[in-house]
Amino acid sequence: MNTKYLDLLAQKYDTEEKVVTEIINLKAILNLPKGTEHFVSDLHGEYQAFQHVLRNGSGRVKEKIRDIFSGVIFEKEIDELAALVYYPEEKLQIIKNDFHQEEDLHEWYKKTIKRMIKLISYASSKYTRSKLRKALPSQFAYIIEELLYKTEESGNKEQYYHEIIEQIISLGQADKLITGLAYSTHQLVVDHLHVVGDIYDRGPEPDKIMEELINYHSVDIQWGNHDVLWIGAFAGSKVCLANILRICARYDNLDIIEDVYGINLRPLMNLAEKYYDDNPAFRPKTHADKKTSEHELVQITKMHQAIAMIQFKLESPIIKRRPSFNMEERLLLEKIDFDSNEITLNGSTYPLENTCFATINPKQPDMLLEEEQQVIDKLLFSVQHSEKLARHMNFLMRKGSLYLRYNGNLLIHGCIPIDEEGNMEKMEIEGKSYAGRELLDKFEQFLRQSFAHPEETDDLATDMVWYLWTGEYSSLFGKRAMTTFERYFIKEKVTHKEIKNHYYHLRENEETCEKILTEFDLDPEHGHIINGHTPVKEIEGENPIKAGGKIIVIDGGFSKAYQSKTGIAGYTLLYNSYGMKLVAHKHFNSKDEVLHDGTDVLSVKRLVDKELERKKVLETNVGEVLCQEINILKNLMEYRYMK
Ligand SMILES: O=P(O)(O)OC[C@H]1O[C@](O)(COP(=O)(O)O)[C@@H](O)[C@@H]1O
Ligand SMILES: [Mn+2]
Repeated sequence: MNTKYLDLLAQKYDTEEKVVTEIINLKAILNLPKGTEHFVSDLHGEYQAFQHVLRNGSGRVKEKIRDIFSGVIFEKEIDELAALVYYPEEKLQIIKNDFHQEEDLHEWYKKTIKRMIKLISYASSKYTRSKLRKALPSQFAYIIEELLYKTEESGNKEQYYHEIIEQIISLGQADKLITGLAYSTHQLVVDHLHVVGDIYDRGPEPDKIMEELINYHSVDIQWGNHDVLWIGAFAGSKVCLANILRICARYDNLDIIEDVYGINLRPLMNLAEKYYDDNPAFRPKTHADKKTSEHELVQITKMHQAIAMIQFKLESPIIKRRPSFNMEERLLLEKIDFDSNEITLNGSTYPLENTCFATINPKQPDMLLEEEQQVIDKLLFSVQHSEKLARHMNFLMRKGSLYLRYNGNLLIHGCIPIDEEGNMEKMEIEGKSYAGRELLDKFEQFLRQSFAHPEETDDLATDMVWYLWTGEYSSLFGKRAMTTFERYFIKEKVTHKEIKNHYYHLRENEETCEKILTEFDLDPEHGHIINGHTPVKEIEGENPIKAGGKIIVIDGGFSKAYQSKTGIAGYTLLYNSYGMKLVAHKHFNSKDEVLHDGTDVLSVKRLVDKELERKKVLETNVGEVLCQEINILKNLMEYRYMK
């Protein structure tokens, strides 16, 4: 090993004792049970429901409370303690309003602090003291540690412990301590979070999800097709930008663009007012809890059409300059007969309805009007100069990837494109053929390149981000074509069908899953594929656990817009040292309900995989890194101190 490197390391470990202590410490950690991983996917802007799942740790918080207090305190108190741990600030307010006597509140504080300390102690039992310390609220870390490590046996210090709690309460620090303890508990019940794609679109608050993730203690993201659409817009793809605006208009979410990310929509609105009218096909989907006036709805309907038409026009030159995308059949504007208002697709002619072609020149249907060009250019400028969006997109890039190999499992949002025999589909890019893992690596390379060059708007890397949104061999989409145009303008449902890649039915077979795991250099016998993207229709009896447990699809539909199809409000997956558990969440009504009734949205748990022996840190990705560190430290030991 390079001695310069070891000399540098010796500055940190400048005594033999320091090296020895660290080696012992790391070796010991390897033997602790592995931390709990929490998997979520397809959040689609549903911040409230997501926040709840994070705070209750998909049921882990209540489970721990039950383990300690079942049969010791009333069921109602268990619910109340759980609600306090989930939402400490709000629950404290409610509780304090209920007390009229100072002494009663004092007693409640005493009782509650003791219970929460017990909970922390139990939840941290599989971690080192140092890890626990990092999870504690820093201003109270010392005091909490004193309370945590007290030994009851002698009783000598009873008065001392009692006094600590008394002082916290009388010095007015109880609320802060309780709140801090609650947040520490969240951190201890879940060690690491995986977001298997689709944070953005359809729901109203993706920005708040991003903020929550930015502040989360340990997280990685596997990009979804909707996430790369936002990345693409920020990276300079005008067609991606048109798509995100179209989807925001469609779901009555333009305030995300305007109020949250500060992007000026006036140019689009002016264009929309000039060329478009009300149109039933473009009326936004309304939210039950949002009151948009009729006047605004009409305004959004017009903008929806204006941006959709810009999108369709922008697709055409990309399809033409990228034959390897194999998307010529999507040159739809050229297939329209503007006199008869019909379109011919695969030999069949269909009438068009609800059309809005005022800006189209039939001789050159994909040509943007000067005004349209200006609008999209201004929007792009505005998007690329939004400080908040820049922060969110940078975070997505830093924590995200197209796929992740983690603790033996393969995490992907969409699919691995395969043919009918289960072989990896090939795609030719710049004269070279790519398939499987290599293809995904190539896609990711393009995405990163595009992000690094926001000034490039028409290069292959930028076009490729759009391909990831909608291309046949995109691992995020994986359907033959996205039939957006047909869904707006053609009544015949046959034209709306989006033909799925073979992956989506072949993944039911163990053999296919094993082949894919092998392609990603993972153990096919023990590994799993963790998948999002396609809503699991529990209503129709679909099982999210497929291929004998080799693959788990966790898109149960956080998205309110999709819950009538799925019948539930999302799946999440937990993987701790004992194995995997799938949690189905019932419809999440509101935080208020949880705060007042203590009700929870959780339901069934299905055991996916039971480890015969408890899995240790040694067998994880983190363990691998620790082993490397131990080896380096051993080298240092020999080089420096064992001469
Ligand atoms: O429900 P909407 O808004 O019409 O969206 C439908 C479109 O969304 C997609 O399903 C992609 O989004 P998902 O990743 O959420 O599936 C397209 O395949 C489809 O055309
Ligand atoms: Mn998706």
